[in-house]
Amino acid sequence: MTSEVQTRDIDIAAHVALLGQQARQASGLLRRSTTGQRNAALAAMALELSHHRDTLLDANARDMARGRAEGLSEALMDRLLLTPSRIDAMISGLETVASLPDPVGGIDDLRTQDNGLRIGRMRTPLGVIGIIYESRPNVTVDAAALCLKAGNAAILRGGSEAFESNCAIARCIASGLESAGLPGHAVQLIETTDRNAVGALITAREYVDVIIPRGGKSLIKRISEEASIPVIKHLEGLCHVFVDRHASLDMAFDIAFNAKCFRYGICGAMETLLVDQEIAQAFVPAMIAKFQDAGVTVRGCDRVQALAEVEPATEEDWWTEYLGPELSVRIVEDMDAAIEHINHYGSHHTDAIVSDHFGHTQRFMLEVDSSSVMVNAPTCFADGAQYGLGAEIGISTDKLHVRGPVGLEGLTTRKYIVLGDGHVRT
Ligand SMILES: NC(=O)C1=CN([C@@H]2O[C@H](COP(=O)(O)OP(=O)(O)OC[C@H]3O[C@@H](n4cnc5c(N)ncnc54)[C@H](OP(=O)(O)O)[C@@H]3O)[C@@H](O)[C@H]2O)C=CC1
Ligand SMILES: N[C@@H](CCC(=O)OP(=O)(O)O)C(=O)O
Repeated sequence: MTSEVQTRDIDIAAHVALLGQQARQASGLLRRSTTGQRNAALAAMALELSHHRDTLLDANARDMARGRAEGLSEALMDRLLLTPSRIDAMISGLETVASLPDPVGGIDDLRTQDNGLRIGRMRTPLGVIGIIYESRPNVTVDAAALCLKAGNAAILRGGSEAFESNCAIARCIASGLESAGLPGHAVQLIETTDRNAVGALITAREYVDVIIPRGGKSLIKRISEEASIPVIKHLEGLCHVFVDRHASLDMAFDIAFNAKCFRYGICGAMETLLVDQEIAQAFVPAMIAKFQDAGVTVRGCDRVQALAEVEPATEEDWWTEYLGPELSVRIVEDMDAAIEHINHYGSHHTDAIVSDHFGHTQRFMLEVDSSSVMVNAPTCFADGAQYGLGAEIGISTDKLHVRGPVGLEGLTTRKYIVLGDGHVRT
């Protein structure tokens, strides 16, 4: 989406540099803030959201109208939508983050050396985090809350379709911060939908410590090519469920259905179902009928087409994250072929096996190279709250510095602290 939703013409380089300077300054102040202050800011942000419900809903209605006019898919419209109950959920998300233990300042692994020096590791904020994410307004609140609680300043660049919603939310966040005596610049929104601002953000090395991109291939390609700042990639979720020959078929029906249909638009939704040839006859026709009854368009390999009325799946389908009511199904020779398919076509996000065979589940867990591997559970469980992290900034598909759902700890780093008593090295 372009200039029509921008609030004003701006010099992008200057705008991003100013946000960076302000964020850097705020990050210094946050390092000095207490847990109580940060929790008070979270509570104040919740109050601001609650007081400005109508403003948020009006802004969102404008975003929705533009999205509809531009032909956004149902799944993307659902992701963009704010409702009173979704605002309630954002408010309770803030309360949840406030209730979580402060990850900053704790010292672990304190050991006393032979010479009496005590050496441990203290958890500290990362500093300034730039987050680029999809058109989902609640992420603005979640990202702000988690960054703040972990003592980081944040510069947010949400999806252009959610621009007006995000601006309205950002005003509540800034007011909440200020009313708790913290700098309003601790969380800032980039005030343009121009993608050049993304380029400026990911090269603002002086001001930004880490970039977190949540998005699909185009975003990640650009980040990989242009970013000069460390990145924690939150890549697309091309997730698989593999139904092993040793699966309980009743369980497999429920898991596969839930993995696809719990919510089509989430990155943990299943996009490809793989079925062992040994149980294909017993499983595939009934499973496909269940999906088709639910309105899911199914595409299948040649062997699937021999068992059910489906569209043919092409090579392109195995690479596709539909994020909607579409699914590709492939019958594979055995578990080795399933693992090979997943490691080749998948996005290393989340993949699942349904099996009662201990050896198969062990091998699947070891050999599938994804940030979460599930056994007898659907991929849609890939979520920080579901993992007990309280909330998540997203799901890291990187291997460094954090992998899988990223909560408060993932937004911190650890430094060594060395406690002496006038020691000198000899
Ligand atoms: N691993 C995780 O935690 C998560 C992953 N995702 C993944 O994100 C995707 C979400 O869908 P979608 O909305 O299509 O995401 P997109 O990748 O299209 O958009 C995400 C953000 O990136 C921006 N962007 C995209 N391409 C570029 C580019 N070339 N240069 C600059 N900015 C760019 C978008 O800006 P603009 O608005 O201008 O398009 C938007 O702010 C899915 O693949 C989903 O799986 C989503 C949530 C969490
Ligand atoms: N992990 C979260 C959703 C992640 C997410 O925001 O995904 P997306 O719908 O792609 O924007 C969940 O399972 O609810």
